[in-house]
Amino acid sequence: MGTDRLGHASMIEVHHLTLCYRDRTAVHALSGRFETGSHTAVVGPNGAGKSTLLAALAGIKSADQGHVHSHGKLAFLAQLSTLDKQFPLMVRELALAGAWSRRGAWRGLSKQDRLQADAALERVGLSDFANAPISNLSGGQLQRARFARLIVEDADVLLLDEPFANVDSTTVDKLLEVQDDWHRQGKTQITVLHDISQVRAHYPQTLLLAQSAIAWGNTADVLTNELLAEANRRAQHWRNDAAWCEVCE
Ligand SMILES: Nc1ncnc2c1ncn2[C@@H]1O[C@H](COP(=O)(O)OP(=O)(O)OP(=O)(O)O)[C@@H](O)[C@H]1O
Repeated sequence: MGTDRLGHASMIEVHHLTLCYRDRTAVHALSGRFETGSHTAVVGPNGAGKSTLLAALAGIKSADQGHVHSHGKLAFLAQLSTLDKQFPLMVRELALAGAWSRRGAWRGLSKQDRLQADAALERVGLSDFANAPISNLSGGQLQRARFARLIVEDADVLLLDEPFANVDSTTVDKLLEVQDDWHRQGKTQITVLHDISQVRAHYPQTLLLAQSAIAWGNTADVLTNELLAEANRRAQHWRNDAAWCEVCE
């Protein structure tokens, strides 16, 4: 098992992982490893099981068969659409929530935590909004604030579900820079994405998923026209033929 620059192992391994919703197969018999410091995009057609896989890696959804082993502290960024913007919270408090996650809610916040939250808001270009309620933010600004929270949380493994959906290109560029920082720091990142050209440009590893792995490895080897077409063929098959996995039946 590899370690990061500080000697920490922060990898996730899945072994024969199958995930179901009643009789519907979402992920079938997936095996492989997200190595320490890897920066992996998870791509595939709609309904391929990407969000379900991330939920299982985050420990939110349990395995119907097989297992997930993780090492290191995890942080999970759910899709933006799952967040209630009307929740009464200031932008700085949202960033500071990363310190609660890191240290536990029973410990008080320190001056250092507040400085880190302000530095994180500056990193994502949101300093001017620190004292605004999150309900005042646009979708892209809210995503910047959620990244600030992740910066403060400082987890070893980051799981991000479609972080750039409905986010403009300026914000995407800023958040990709933050992901590059995390990559340089040796964090392990697993990101669900739809934009194949973005994946080719920024993510060294890719898991191409269509219920099971079509391919998993270096992005250039995985994102070939042939393998992408195979993923789409697989999607056509499961749309015609709902349940086929013996575990989920
Ligand atoms: N809560 C749920 N209850 C029942 N079925 C679900 C649930 N969530 C997802 N599914 C089903 O599981 C399969 C995988 O869904 P999932 O959301 O993981 O796919 P995805 O690859 O993330 O798709 P997309 O690209 O459209 O976001 C789909 O067939 C979907 O209909």
